[in-house]
Amino acid sequence: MAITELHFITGNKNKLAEVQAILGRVVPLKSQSIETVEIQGTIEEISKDKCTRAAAAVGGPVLTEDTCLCFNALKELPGPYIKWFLQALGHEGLNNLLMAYEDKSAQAVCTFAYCQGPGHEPLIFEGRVTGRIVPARGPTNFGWDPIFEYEGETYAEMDKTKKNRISHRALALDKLKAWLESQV
Ligand SMILES: O=c1nc[nH]c2c1ncn2[C@H]1C[C@H](O)[C@@H](COP(=O)(O)OP(=O)(O)OP(=O)(O)O)O1
Ligand SMILES: [Mg+2]
Repeated sequence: MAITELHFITGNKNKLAEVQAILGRVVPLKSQSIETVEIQGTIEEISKDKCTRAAAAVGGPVLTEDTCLCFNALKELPGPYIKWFLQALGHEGLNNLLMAYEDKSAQAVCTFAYCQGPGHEPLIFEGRVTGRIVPARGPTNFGWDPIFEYEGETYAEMDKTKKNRISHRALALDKLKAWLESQV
């Protein structure tokens, strides 16, 4: 059955703006901010659980998204816990975590989950970009954008249209779009 509207559940305005910019013309987006409990576990377990909770709260089909920032030297931590690490340590503290290591590489991972409604298993669409962690450069309005460098520019320094073309979120949405097209 064709999906004519997506109900995106997020509490993050910047995420919503990017998803709208990337997906806007493909499928209309309705959005709602619902605080869902976020469990610990693998990226896939966390994403599926978040989506299942959102579907239960809404009582219908939902799209959710979970973003991770994985430091390769730290065996992919902070990963899904990046929100709390960023809140506690800030950009400088996150850089300091890597002080003891030569390897500053990191992966930005975006995982969308789509659930048809309560009782249905969520589907997962993941996008991953490898970059490196650097001292903050650029505007500080969106999370860890100033410390994630990709091909010489931090996400924060990058033109918005460029970020939305190459980002972890864009790659994950490419997969979601392909799946949506296959549902027609
Ligand atoms: O492209 C991004 N560039 C920079 N920072 C980003 C990006 N995308 C998410 N972030 C931040 C927001 C939060 O500190 C953490 C992910 O946590 P995460 O749980 O997925 O997001 P959230 O709680 O803000 O919104 P939601 O209601 O959708 O769970 O990384
Ligand atoms: Mg969250």
